Amino acid sequence: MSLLSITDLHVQYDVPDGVVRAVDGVSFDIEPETIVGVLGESGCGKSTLSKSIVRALPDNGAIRSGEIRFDGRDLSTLNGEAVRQVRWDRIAYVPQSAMGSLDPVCTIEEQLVETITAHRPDTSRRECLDRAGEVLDLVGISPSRLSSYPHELSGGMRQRVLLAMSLLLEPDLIIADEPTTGLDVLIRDKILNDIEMYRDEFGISVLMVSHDIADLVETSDEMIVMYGGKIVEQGPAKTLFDEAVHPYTMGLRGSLPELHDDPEDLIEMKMEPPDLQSPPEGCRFVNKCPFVTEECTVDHPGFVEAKPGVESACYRATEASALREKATTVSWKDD
Ligand SMILES: Nc1ncnc2c1ncn2[C@@H]1O[C@H](COP(=O)(O)OP(=O)(O)OP(=O)(O)O)[C@@H](O)[C@H]1O
Repeated sequence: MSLLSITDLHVQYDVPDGVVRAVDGVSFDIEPETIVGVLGESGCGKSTLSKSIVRALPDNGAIRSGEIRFDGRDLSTLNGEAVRQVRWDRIAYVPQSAMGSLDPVCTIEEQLVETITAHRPDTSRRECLDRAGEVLDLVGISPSRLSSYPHELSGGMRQRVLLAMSLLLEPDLIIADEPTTGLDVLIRDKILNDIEMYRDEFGISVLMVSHDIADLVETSDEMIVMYGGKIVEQGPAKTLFDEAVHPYTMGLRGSLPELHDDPEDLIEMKMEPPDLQSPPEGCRFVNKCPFVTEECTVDHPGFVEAKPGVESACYRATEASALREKATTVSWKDD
């Protein structure tokens, strides 16, 4: 049985002149001991999706329909107290900004101990301190840092403290939103290794959100590619990277400079997401796709399994290998 199963999830934000359809009919499963990467450019709905799972949406955001099934319960319908029990204990959420998520006036020790006692009030102070030191040690930070305040740590250390915090209660699932963004390459590698360790040594599944295809492919077992609030492609991460079926995934891969010796082969995509208040008719990617056909303008395509285990929402999925050949010779800009 899947650890988490999301079915036809719709999440919207109310804004003064309408609604933003940030997550629009998303379905996927997370299996135990699996790292699932969620890939997409800024504004495609990745954070909204992860916040919906732990019910941490801002006040103007709401789950309009769909199911988020975890351990036999639909998280989308749980009340506040029931959600609090699941959050941290079973599903830990590591938000995007480490500085904004740590309390600047409390030491790391106070924050780690408080997280434990809020969920396990019977834990003794000694046990809390031992566990706090243990999780810091696991992410490569000396337990002597327990007495530090967040501003006394580097950005990379703060991010690792948050990841350590997510381990405190031994959850089944960790959701990490852009855990490596803005960090130097050594810290990034350390964090990606740690995420693999969570899966391999503790059997924890991880939903890792990123706009960086290289980070996700290095670490993830499965990958979900989002564009304009929808999943456009999902499947084994390495297969999607090497043999992308959806043109958007092809474009993301093709825009990685490190993969191309010849700059002529680089794909330059105009990085501007569609307006999710009035998304395009038809496929969400229609205005950017160089391979667009008449039917792409009418309806968003359903998923087809163009290769084993890969589901792609593209009318031209069966032509993917021919399109990949042409990908560097066509224009990816929509202006
Ligand atoms: N509180 C909000 N009110 C209105 N619209 C919002 C709100 N939060 C996000 N949005 C909109 O919802 C859409 C999805 O945003 P979301 O933050 O989920 O995307 P993302 O892929 O995580 O991007 P980023 O990495 O930049 O956060 C965007 O159009 C965004 O402008």
